[in-house]
Amino acid sequence: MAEPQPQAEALAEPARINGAAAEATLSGGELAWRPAAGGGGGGEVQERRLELESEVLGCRVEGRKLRVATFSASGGGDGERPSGLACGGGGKGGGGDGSRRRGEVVLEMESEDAAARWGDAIKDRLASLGRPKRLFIIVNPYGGKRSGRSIFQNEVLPLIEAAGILYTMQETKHRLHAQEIAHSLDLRKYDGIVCVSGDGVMVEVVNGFLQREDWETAIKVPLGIIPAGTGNGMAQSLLHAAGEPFSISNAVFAIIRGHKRALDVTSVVQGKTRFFSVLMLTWGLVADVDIESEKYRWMGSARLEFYFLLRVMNLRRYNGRVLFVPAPGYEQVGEPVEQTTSCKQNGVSTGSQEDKADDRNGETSGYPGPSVEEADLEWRSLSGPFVSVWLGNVPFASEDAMAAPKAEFADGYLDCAIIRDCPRWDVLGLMFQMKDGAYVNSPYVEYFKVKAIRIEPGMRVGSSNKGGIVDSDGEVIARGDGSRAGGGGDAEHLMAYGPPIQLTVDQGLATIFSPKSR
Ligand SMILES: Nc1ncnc2c1ncn2[C@@H]1O[C@H](COP(=O)(O)OP(=O)(O)OP(=O)(O)O)[C@@H](O)[C@H]1O
Repeated sequence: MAEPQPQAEALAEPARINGAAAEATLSGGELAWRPAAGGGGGGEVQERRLELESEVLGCRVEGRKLRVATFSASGGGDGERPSGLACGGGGKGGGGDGSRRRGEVVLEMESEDAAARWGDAIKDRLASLGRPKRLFIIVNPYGGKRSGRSIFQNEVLPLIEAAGILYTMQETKHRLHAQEIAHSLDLRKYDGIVCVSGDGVMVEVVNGFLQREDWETAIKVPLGIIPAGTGNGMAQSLLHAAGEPFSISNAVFAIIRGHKRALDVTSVVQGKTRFFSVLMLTWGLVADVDIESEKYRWMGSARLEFYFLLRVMNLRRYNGRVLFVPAPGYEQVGEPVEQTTSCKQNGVSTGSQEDKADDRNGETSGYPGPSVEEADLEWRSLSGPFVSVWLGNVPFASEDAMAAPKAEFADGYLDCAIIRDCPRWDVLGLMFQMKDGAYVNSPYVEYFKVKAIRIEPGMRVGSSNKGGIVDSDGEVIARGDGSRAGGGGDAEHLMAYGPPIQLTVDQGLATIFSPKSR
């Protein structure tokens, strides 16, 4: 990210703050003021400094008044911070618990000209930081607790407006609407696409981008996520990685600051059906709990714990197999696989030419998915029965479940946490170690990284016709209950339960706004 231009002239002029005489300076990336020599005037003024990059939203000029909108650590009065407090470069801004709040500092300059000059200088410095100027904001009024609209109005808009960002907002009207928007939007008009939603809508945007003819440019448009869903795994992963507390305003401020990171995209393929995922895929216990507990929604968030307990009492194991290409360092996991069982021969393509024409909506343009040279890959396998197969692209699957603690945003690998044989009460114990990811240290969890993985989901142990659920980024993609599949039309699910489903990772294909690490 661009730093404030070194040649930017430093300013130092008299100003009044709270009616008291002060000396204000704008130097490099910092606005500061201290009591003027000799004092004078009504109130008192304390020495203060504000780092523009990490504490200032924007500013506006009203006559002789320069109004600086701040978003900084609590404890500093009206958004200002006493100069004695720590000022980490791009960090949290010095608050004990790291939480920030909005404030305003009003500097009354000696003339309107001076105020205008200072206003321009601050705006120039903020502009040089690479912050977005125009955003397209997609709001899902339906996700989570149906609060997307009020989150946008009350928590997003005030910050975006104070930062002087121009925006276009559109609410989603139905499922896959966000995908349609991302597919047809004139992306040249925007510096980023922000989703006020759960993870599902953001995944739709990624799929919409990758269905475009200009997918190569589209997928580089920065995505932003403001948590307003049930599953907010991406927002939590980004904030946690930067040492920031989970909050809507911290997520908004990360977008305003404009810092970005690359994000792996996983191509999920079955035969000629393909879609793209950025969060996770689960099969077995976790998917069963997530999806089947829907019928206990009236219980609120307790439904997950309740249904988990129910499932543990009556633990299901699924037959099947997973085949994978291990990441370096994990070559010893599982058993080697004969080349004759390569993916191609089992009917799954990894993106070879004849399959490149098809995707979720039967589009003929768009990203064909990664090409993988089968001959170069050393596949290994693990055989069932499985209690749970959990694949994560980022650490958090939801706000309070760290499914893949070692996952990195753009390492080019998926993290796998697999439970096979595990006594039922140990499964229960694992649940209590989910919040901080400690469950992966259990001897019952096989944790490793892969470049590609193929799941061959089988029937429940003891049943000849009951399969499980395969869930990707919160959507059921296959269900082993005989319901129909077919990749579009009126089919109930995108894919069939049983035939292999293959995931291949594209390293750092997408770009996402991300809080700056401390
Ligand atoms: N207006 C709408 N009516 C119905 N569904 C919608 C609407 N807008 C979006 N959706 C769908 O809502 C689903 C969930 O959206 P989102 O990602 O915001 O939340 P979530 O946390 O993943 O899920 P949820 O909160 O619904 O459990 C997506 O599949 C999306 O297509």
